[in-house]
Amino acid sequence: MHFSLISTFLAFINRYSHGKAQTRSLSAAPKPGNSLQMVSATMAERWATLSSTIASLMFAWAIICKYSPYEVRHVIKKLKRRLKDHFNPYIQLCIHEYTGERLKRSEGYVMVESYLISITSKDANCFRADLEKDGGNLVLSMDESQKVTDEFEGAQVWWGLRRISASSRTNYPERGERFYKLVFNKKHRELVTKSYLDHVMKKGKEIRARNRNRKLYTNIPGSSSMMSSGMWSHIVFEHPASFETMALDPEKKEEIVEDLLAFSKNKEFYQRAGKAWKRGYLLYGPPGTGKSTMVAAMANLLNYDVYDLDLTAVRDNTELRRLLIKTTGKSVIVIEDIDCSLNLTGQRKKIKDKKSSEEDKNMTDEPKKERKEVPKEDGSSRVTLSGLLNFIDGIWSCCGSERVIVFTTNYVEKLDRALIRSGRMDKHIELSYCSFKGFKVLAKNYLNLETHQTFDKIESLMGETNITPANVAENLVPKSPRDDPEKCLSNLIRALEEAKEAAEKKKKAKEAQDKVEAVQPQDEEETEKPV
Ligand SMILES: Nc1ncnc2c1ncn2[C@@H]1O[C@H](COP(=O)(O)OP(=O)(O)OP(=O)(O)O)[C@@H](O)[C@H]1O
Ligand SMILES: [Mg+2]
Repeated sequence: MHFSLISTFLAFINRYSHGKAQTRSLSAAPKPGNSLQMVSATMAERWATLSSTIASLMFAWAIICKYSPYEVRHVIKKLKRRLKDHFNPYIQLCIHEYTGERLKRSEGYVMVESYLISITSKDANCFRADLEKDGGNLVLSMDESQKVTDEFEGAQVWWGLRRISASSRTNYPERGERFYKLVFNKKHRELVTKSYLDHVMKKGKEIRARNRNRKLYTNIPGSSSMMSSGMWSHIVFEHPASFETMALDPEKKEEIVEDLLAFSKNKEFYQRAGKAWKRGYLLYGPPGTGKSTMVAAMANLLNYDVYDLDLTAVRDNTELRRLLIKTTGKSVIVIEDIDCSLNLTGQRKKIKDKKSSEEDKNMTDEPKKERKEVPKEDGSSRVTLSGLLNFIDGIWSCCGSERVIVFTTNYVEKLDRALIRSGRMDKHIELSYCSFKGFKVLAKNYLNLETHQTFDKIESLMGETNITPANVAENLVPKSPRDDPEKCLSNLIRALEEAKEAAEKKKKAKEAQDKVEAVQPQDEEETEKPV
């Protein structure tokens, strides 16, 4: 087809030139001294002969290509490619977005993406704009089908962002994979492959660290569509929590901070010890004691992203694996309320069926499992404990590095032993009711008070009853512009007194019930005695 078009075109030129030549020879007979006209007539004839020859060759070529056997065509194709390569002075280099069958985003691609931010604005005329870290300026990056030029030590290179046509990837027909194409002259091969690419990676890393907004990811429910299954969606992570603002005993706080910092700096140790570079934390305690707040504080301390994994939205272990492989390094992967998210053991199920009502009643706040939906057994979520453990410290645990895995629960005693055995979750942290030291941190954060005449009373009340940090915080928040620190502290004292009264009432009621229960068996025994 290609060749036939060219040959038609050449035939046209041929005919046109002949026509011109003939007209010229008829209308303007050569006169002596009119040499210019003679030369142009000869040129036209030469052109005509040349184009006619090329047209014939092309035609012959097209016939050969179409009707020759496959082997001949194959050889011709190969020769053609070689010829083209020989005369093409440029080299192309492609950096694809995904590696390993789309399981993981390529680090190289991410670095190139960041690097190109620094040079895109000079050349391209179509951009993608994202907000910089802390919502500052807009960061411009290259959009698809754009081309930018870069220069390195005198060598010019060209970058382009392309997409493989969707049909050529049969496994993922919905989306064509993107890739960066780098084009450079053959004579710069050494320079580009050795020095320039290193320079791109280094610069890209720097720019990424500077501009990157930390992200809070959550998994898209597996059932929504095949395309989104095993995918994360994200927003910018901007939680203000920090260890300084957490109401915790200072010694405990210091211990956790040190542990986290040691982990993040210990890459060599993990490599030497042959361990995957990850650390597991189990945070347990009553509702409102700061488990979720601590997850945010951990991420802020280490400057990590957060992956909030909702296990009830994961269809099965395969999807779980796909999700976890996609998590990046320098991240906190959190599974909140692990006891509610996963049907861990048959034993747990039985406990749940019985409702474990006594224990629930003893909690000051409404227990989590009453509030959260438990995965149905009809197959809506078929993630198993072994599927989860396999990722925590099984063969898949080595995928990715520098990751903190956090489980939170209100009921540590109900978790499967396998999940919390030593070595699996490296650190178990109990978050409990607010201590006076914890209260002082909150008073400083919320009211900017380090001391006050009411503090003694608050300390003695805190020794007599339990109150969660969430409850203390709630009372210290001014409810109207007229609320001064005095008002907030008196609100807290009232809340503490009410909590104390409620606890005393509960205690009395329990004692009364215990007495009744202690009497009842005797009565029953008496009634059973034979007359
Ligand atoms: N230790 C704490 N230090 C500072 N603030 C806290 C602390 N604990 C709770 N809070 C406050 O209470 C609110 C609720 O706390 P958070 O959600 O972290 O509790 P939680 O333990 O995760 O509860 P749940 O078990 O119900 O998920 C937080 O927004 C925070 O303001
Ligand atoms: Mg929580």
